[in-house]
Amino acid sequence: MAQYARGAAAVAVIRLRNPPVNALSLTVLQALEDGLKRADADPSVKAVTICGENGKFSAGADIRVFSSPKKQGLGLGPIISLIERSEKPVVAAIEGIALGGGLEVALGCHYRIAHVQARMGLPEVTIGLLPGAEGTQRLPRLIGIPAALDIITTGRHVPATEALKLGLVDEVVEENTVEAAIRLATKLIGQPLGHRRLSLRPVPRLPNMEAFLSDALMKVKKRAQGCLAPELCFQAIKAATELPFADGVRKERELFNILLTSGQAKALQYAFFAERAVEKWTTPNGASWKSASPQPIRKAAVIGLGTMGRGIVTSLVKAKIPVVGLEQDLEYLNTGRKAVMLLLEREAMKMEQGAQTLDFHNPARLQFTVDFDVLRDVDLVIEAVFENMALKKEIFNKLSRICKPEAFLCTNTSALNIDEIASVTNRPQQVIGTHFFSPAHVMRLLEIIYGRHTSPTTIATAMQLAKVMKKVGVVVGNCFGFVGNRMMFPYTQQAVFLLEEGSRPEDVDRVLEDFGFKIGPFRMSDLAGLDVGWRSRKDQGLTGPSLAPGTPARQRRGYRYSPLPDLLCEKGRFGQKTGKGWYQYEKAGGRISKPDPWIHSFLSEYRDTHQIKTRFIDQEEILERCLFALISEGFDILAEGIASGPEHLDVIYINGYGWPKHRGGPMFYASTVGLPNILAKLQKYSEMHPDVPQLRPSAFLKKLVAMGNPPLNDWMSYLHRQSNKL
Ligand SMILES: CC(C)(COP(=O)(O)OP(=O)(O)OC[C@H]1O[C@@H](n2cnc3c(N)ncnc32)[C@H](O)[C@@H]1OP(=O)(O)O)[C@@H](O)C(=O)NCCC(=O)NCCSC(=O)CC(=O)CCCCCCCCCCCCC(=O)O
Ligand SMILES: NC(=O)C1=CN([C@@H]2O[C@H](COP(=O)(O)OP(=O)(O)OC[C@H]3O[C@@H](n4cnc5c(N)ncnc54)[C@H](O)[C@@H]3O)[C@@H](O)[C@H]2O)C=CC1
Repeated sequence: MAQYARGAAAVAVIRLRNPPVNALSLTVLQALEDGLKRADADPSVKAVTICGENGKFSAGADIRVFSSPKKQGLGLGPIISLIERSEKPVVAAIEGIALGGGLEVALGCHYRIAHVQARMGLPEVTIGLLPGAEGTQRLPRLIGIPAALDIITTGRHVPATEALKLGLVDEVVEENTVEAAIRLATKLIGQPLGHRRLSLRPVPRLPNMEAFLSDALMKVKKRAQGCLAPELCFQAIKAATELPFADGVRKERELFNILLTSGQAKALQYAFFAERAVEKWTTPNGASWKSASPQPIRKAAVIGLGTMGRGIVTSLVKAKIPVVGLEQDLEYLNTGRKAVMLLLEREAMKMEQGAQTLDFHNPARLQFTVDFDVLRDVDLVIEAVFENMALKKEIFNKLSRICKPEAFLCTNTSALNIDEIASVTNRPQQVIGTHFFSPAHVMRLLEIIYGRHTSPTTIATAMQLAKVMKKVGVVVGNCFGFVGNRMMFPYTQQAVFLLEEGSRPEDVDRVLEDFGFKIGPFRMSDLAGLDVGWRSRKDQGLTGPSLAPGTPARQRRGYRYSPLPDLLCEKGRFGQKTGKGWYQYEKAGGRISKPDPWIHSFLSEYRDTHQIKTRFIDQEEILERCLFALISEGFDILAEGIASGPEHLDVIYINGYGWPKHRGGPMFYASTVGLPNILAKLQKYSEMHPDVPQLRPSAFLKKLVAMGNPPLNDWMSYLHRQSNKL
């Protein structure tokens, strides 16, 4: 609702009220409209202030309304016109946040005052929409095309101080914003308002508008990677440069409706709520976010300052948690320290642009050592040494003796058994997996893996750590590869099998990049280093000296195996780091991949050697085999209780594996393709490749199809239901 009151003798105050973020539901909008009409009708009211309850203006339209049948009634645009047309001055008092429809309401007001800590933005693009309440037409008239394009096509939040410089707000205050707005409203009584009505203003012209717009469109398209909303936001803003206000609004509405029904908006809105849903973690034995409290982390340590450790240290420093970095010897320590300092300097430079500072030269905040004794007083340790169980156990055993009894011990292992690591400690209840993604200071995902003995407090503490590091923590159970890497395995396995059968690395990558992945599986493998998987396969006895003599080249444990990645490693082709992998690069450490004729002839020789008939593989087969195998593994993970819902898998894939957000994550995507279709295709491919168990459809997928293909929200409720049709 919205509360109507008197702020001063002649000023009415309309307070938007819908906790926690004053989202503009149909009820709030109705109350806002009623309040405006009441103020207009009351001759003793000479001015109006609009503000929000609890120090927040508004987070915009209630996102849930977009997928509800009641959306037809969400007529925000006409209410904003009503505000703008008012003959009595209307002042917006912006505290906390004014986002989306919230900012559009403020743009309809004649004046805007913001608290210095407020943030403003039009983030509709991030949920697959555009500012559909005339925001694409008013904002360019207020702050010009370049700034409006930036804000609307990125959806970024603009701090109050920047908003003032842009002219988005008229004043920034440190005091009580509502009182300041009421004072301003009182002063404005009787003054002319015509020039303050944005719909009546022209869009400021640029000398080179056409060239500017065509350049901007190219940039927007490149960033969008298949997501529709940024380009349609652009089209709406372009309309503001070409059409009178009313026609621009019509164009905005037309484009908004295209987005609303595109499917991408649904996927992005699902992703928004999925990210919030995973914060409310539970485990199969009944532990949950509701009853567990996190412990404070006042000081942390990171062991191993390699690829991952240096990023983790950087994230901790950015989160203002004092940290000790530990390495195995002075040489490694120096290399690690330099790498950390370089990352921190870059981060500090970025933060300075947003008027923030990063203090990392103070030894009380960041310390480097080779001495485990320094870790006596830390509250939490994150181990990031080589992926080797014996080494990890040695470290955890040492930590268990040195660290104080309350300290939490975390491992960054990408696949190893958390219980086995915990077994060598005197506190298995305080051992947990914290799986960061590379580069750890950039990637948002933190997969949090509880073991058999991990306590709810430990899980809550790891989740809290994710939050302060501005990461998305997702709690999952313990199994080889956990959720992310376990689902990744069948995906990359199919990609390599496709090479054996006739594809080239660039064909497979192109199909998956066109689907929306930031990077295809072979470019990804070159970036991460082929040697990483090679080492793991050697440890598992799948290749290398421990492989039993006489093992067939393309078979392991009775199933199909491709030695292609091993053969590349044996030739020293580790990817970008050696300048050659699945692609060729300009030099060792180079970043620009080029298809490699050597790989093409190597693949044809390989097929000849193994008598594989090269065949043409179309895009559909590439996409289906890679994605459906990954999805089927996801259903197995759900059935085993490793993750408590499909949202968990989707949040992991979007934030850790470059899955295109506008497709909602693999499980959401599966629901849009239709489970019966996925099942039928997996059955077909599995019949064609009976020696590939990863193509056999998951029993849970089969069950859901037999149960009539229920919607994604209901899947978990079918886990233990009996099905007669199976
Ligand atoms: C606001 C935040 C920055 C806060 O962050 P934080 O403090 O970290 O808290 P959170 O955990 O994120 O959030 C707390 C809690 O609030 C819920 N929530 C947040 N925002 C919203 C929201 N906008 N709607 C609903 N719920 C919200 C969140 O889920 C949490 O709850 P929980 O899930 O239970 O834990 C951050 O939350 C944030 O960034 N929020 C999103 C802000 C945003 O994206 N705003 C834009 C919204 S879209 C919008 O405003 C659209 C418009 O302007 C267009 C209006 C036009 C309408 C006209 C068209 C109507 C359609 C009719 C079609 C007719 C067709 C025809 O005519 O033919
Ligand atoms: N590289 C990646 O993309 C990812 C790796 N991981 C996991 O993170 C862990 C670390 O991986 P990377 O950083 O890639 O390895 P890395 O090889 O780059 O770094 C490991 C570091 O640990 C140090 N180290 C080894 N023994 C030590 C000891 N006894 N005491 C102190 N330091 C010691 C090494 O000197 C080295 O600097 C592994 O478990 C890996 O599986 C997890 C996610 C992604």
